[in-house]
Order: sequence, then structure tokens, then C-alpha cells
Amino acid sequence: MSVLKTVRLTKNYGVKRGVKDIDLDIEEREIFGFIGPNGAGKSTTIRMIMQLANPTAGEIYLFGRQVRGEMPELRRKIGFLPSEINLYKDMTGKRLLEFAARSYGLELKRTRAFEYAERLQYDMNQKVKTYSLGNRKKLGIVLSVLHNPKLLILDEPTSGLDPLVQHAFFDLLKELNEGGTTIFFSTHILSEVEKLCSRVAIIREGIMVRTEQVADLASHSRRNYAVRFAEQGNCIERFRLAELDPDVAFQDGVHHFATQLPIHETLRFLSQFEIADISIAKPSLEELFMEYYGKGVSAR
Ligand SMILES: Nc1ncnc2c1ncn2[C@@H]1O[C@H](COP(=O)(O)OP(=O)(O)OP(=O)(O)O)[C@@H](O)[C@H]1O
Repeated sequence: MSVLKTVRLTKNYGVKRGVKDIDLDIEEREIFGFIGPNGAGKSTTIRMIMQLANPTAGEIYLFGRQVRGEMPELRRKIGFLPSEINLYKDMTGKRLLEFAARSYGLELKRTRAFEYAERLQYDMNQKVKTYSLGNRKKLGIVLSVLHNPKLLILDEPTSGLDPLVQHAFFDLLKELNEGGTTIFFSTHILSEVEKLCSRVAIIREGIMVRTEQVADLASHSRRNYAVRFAEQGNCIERFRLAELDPDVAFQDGVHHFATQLPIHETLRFLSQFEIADISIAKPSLEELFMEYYGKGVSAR
């Protein structure tokens, strides 16, 4: 079942670019990553899903129902962590959590909030105005999961968390997911996607460039070649290697290039010449992302 779906979701900020034609479809129990560089449009998309910003065009479906105006019964099934958290500063974290629990008809001590706080090393007895960024984030996280939501939407949840707390937080997310919570989170950090997600959507300059299984990302046809020919020296021009890759480079006797051509075609081309040594490697996930981020990849 689709838990969160957007169809051609678009937001224009006057003449400024927001996001265009965002199509997401997140299945029940997925951990889905929404990755893109700063300013790509992640928060804009999430704010529309959470009805904090009005779409210019497009549709949003939550749990199979189209979102139109306020829908408090849907909101109760969702846990949300905004990228910037504004909270009542004169209250302690505990008071705020009590307040939030009550709004869901729950008693704080009957929720798992104390356990979560301990796992995230969060002292809920301090007043919010004394909080560091990390502590605000921790409170935001506990607030977002307090009511055991079916869908958790997290906008850059790890910024401000130290590595130890991040680790505890990821464990918590995995556990919630195993318990049935669908998770959608935005990030610009690739390793977070690799660690947690089954699928990922890549957004760049307001446009989704790809949605893919994380496991499939590294298995694309592009391969990195390193070739040493029997003939000494730089053979790029002599062997017309730029036909395989205009960015071919020669270093320490080895020719380096990458191509999406089928391997057998590349080898057929290269075997016109005497090869002393060759290695063929899959690109790393990091390289693939840099390609999606950096170059003009056509939207699909
Ligand atoms: N309220 C606003 N008014 C005008 N432009 C906005 C507004 N909010 C966002 N934008 C613009 O929309 C684009 C997308 O911004 P958004 O905050 O959604 O990106 P992001 O992917 O969440 O970035 P980051 O990782 O830096 O948080 C940017 O060009 C930004 O300047």
C-alpha cells in the first residue's frame, strides 16, 4: 500500500525556483531517503506534504487519501520533525512532552518517551531556552515518535547530532521501522542513505533526477577502466580513446576512463591494441552521487 504519494507536486516562490513535478510513491514499511544538495527543494517538498506550504500545483496522498486542507485525523498518524524546530522556550522538555502527549490523548509516562530520551542521551529536565542545537533536535525527535506514528517524516534529522547519538538514533529508526513505521527522511549525507534506506529519490535544483533502490545504485552499467597498453606513453590520441570517454586521462603509464558502453564493446575497441594490463571497476556510490549532483542529468 502506498503511504505517501505526490503527483507532479510543484511550488513556485514568485519568480524564484521552488520544486517542479515531484513524484514520490512510498510504500508501507519502507525507509525512503530524499537526498539532494543544499537548496535542492527537500524542505519545500516536505513542507507541502505537511500542509505547511500550499502547492502551486499537484496532488498529495497520505494513506491513500488525497490531502485537501486540514486533515487532523491524518496528522495523528504522522510523526514530523521539521528541519528547524521552534518550541516554547520557557518550558522544560518534559513539560513540552507532557503537553504533546496529552494532545494525542496519551499520558507521557505510558509512552516510550523516557526510554527514547535515555537512548538519545537527552536530559528532558532542562528548559528549552538553554538548549543546544543537538538538544533541540533530540527533543524534536522524541516529540515526533511519541505517539507511535504509522508514518515518520524527518527533515534533515541528524544535523547537530554527534556520531554516538546518531548511531543510537539510527538504531531507533530501524526498530520503529521493524515495528511497522514507514520512514521518509531528507538528507544531504550519502552515508545515511546507504545505512538506512531501501530506496532513495535524488533531487537537484527542484527536480527529481532519479528514484532507485539503494542496492541498484551501484550496479549501473558505467564502469571505470584502467588500461596499460604494451605501447609505452600516452596513447589517448593515437588510439582515439576520447571516443570512449572525452575525460580520459593518462597517469603513471595507465589510461583511466569511464564509459557506459557494454563491457564487450569496450573490450572489442581496446583489443585492437596490445593490452599489458587492465582493470574494470564499478563506480562507488559516492561517484554516482557526484555525477547526479554535479552534472546535468535529465529528469525521469
Ligand atoms: N519561503 C521561501 N521563499 C522564497 N524562496 C524559498 C522559500 N523557501 C525556500 N525557497 C527557495 O526554494 C529552493 C529550495 O529550498 P529548500 O529549503 O526547499 O531546499 P533544501 O533542499 O531543503 O535545502 P537545505 O538542504 O539547504 O535545507 C531554494 O532556492 C530556496 O531559496
